[in-house]
Amino acid sequence: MKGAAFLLPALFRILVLPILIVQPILRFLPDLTLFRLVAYLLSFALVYAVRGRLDVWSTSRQASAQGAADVPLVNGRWPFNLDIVRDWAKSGSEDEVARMMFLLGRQYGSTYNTRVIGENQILSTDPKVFKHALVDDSNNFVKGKKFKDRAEGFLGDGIFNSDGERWKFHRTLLRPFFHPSHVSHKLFIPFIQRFLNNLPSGEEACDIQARFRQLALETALMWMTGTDIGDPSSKGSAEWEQSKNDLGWALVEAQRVVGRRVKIGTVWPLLELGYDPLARPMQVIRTFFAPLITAAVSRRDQQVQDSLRAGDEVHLIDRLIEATEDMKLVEDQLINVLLASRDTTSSLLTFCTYALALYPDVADRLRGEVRSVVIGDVNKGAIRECRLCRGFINETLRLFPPVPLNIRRTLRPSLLRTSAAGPPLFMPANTSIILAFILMQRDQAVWGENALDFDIDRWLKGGLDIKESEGFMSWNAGPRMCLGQPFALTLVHTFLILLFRHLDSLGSDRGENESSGSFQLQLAVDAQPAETRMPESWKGKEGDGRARDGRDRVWIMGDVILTVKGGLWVRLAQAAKL
Ligand code: HEM
Repeated sequence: MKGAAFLLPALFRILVLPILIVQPILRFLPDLTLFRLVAYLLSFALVYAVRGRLDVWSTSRQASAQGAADVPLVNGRWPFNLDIVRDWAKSGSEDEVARMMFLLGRQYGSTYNTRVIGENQILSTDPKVFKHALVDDSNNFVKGKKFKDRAEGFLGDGIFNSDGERWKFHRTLLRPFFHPSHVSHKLFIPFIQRFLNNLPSGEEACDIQARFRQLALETALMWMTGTDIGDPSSKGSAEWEQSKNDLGWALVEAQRVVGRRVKIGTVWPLLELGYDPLARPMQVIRTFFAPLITAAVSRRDQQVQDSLRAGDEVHLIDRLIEATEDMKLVEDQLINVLLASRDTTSSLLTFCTYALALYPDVADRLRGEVRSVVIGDVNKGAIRECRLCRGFINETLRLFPPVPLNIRRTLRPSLLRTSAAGPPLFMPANTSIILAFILMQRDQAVWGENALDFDIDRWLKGGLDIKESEGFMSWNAGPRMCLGQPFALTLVHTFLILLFRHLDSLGSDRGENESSGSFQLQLAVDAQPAETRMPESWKGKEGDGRARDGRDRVWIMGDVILTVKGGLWVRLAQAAKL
């Protein structure tokens, strides 16, 4: 049975252990069914409470033996902190989660233990704790067997789903291919151009977030496999064409299933008895990749060697086929890299567009830079010279990190060094920690008083390549830092350059004159589905962590990836001149 390794011991602890404990006491009670039933039910609560107390006591003892302090324990309003579980489950919105963590943080400091239903759950917004977990003690802070168990049907044995030696093997296999020399802006230009040409202009609004998902899928697949899924002239079998159309859905669905298993916890297999919700999405994904893998195998050796000699582009799939005979491994790696790239890149493009629309003065500065620096064809040197654009991308990543939270689990106990004075905090073995990148990167203690302001100049003063120890971890940090950074940065830089050129060309096509301004990206909140508009009450300065204290204009959500609820609706329209 799926998930049995964790489910069966948990069922024993929950259902069988209380009976064993209550049995000797029952002997002294009258032989009434009702009595027995009540005693049995009470024994659940008793066993739970006693185990919880013992656990807290033994953790405290271990902490003081090592000269450390306990991680502050949240005292919820309901028994077993059930109100915290309820709030987590209810808060589908990033702003709600942020608000909840912000309020807890104000009460308990930057690292605290929500300990829900007897299980330690540590949350942190402290960059020193992040560095400890991701860099200094990274071998001890792993993804863990529980996550692997829940994600295996989707991610198999890929880089995202492995730890230790197996992860090292994957990382060594993939790393060379992610080198900047294998990522060229030339690959992206036709896709971005096609994307821009299809955008409406003038009064018509569009959901650009949905379009970015497709752009991110197309560019990732071209880089990985050399296939252009947006090209109507490249046709496969009817089955393959169907899988191509359903691929976006299948990725979202598979992620949703794994996300739900993570939220439900150990008992997830009980909710999937008799059916496998991953079967359909995985069938789509496998049907899509199968002919691409077969084609890569048949051109193995000869073509890759020829291409390398000729200096042509080689795709990730060819490298993988060259490196291993194990086709399941090739498929797993392709799925993992596609997952890693699609939603993150589309999230960054979405929030860059949002920031351009929200801050037209910043957009004007970037546009000026592109006009003066990128003369003629786009090239790597010019991209490097666009320092304002780089500061802008960094600032977008800081305030709107595509991966808002990261989770790790300890193998052994660890002493967390924190930013506060005093002893380290004791983190027990087999305990999860949520690293809230999004809150840390908006924290005034880390980024100063104007932490919530969108200020690209902080990057020009502070250095564009600010390191993770300084409070910027949108790419993760340490040995598991994102491999796809050169890919995503090249794509977004190229997009910004081509976008400004496109806006300029729209202006010249329509003959900009004195009474009308140039074409700009504008937020089209009026086009947004009504139920997904940001609540009016968030617009004021509330100081509770939501909507960046009233600075935002859209409803930001983040289950696994940061997105805009209901899509990001924009217009490419002329700004009225004052
Ligand atoms: C804005 C875009 C992106 C952001 C913000 C981002 C962020 C991240 C983060 C936070 C992680 C760590 C995840 C974890 O620990 O569970 C990660 C890992 C990874 N990313 Fe990205 N990513 C982006 C784009 C990409 C792209 C485009 C690719 C591939 C083309 C990619 C490939 C990977 C891979 C392979 C890993 C796993 C590294 C490992 O476990 O050793 N990423 N990324």
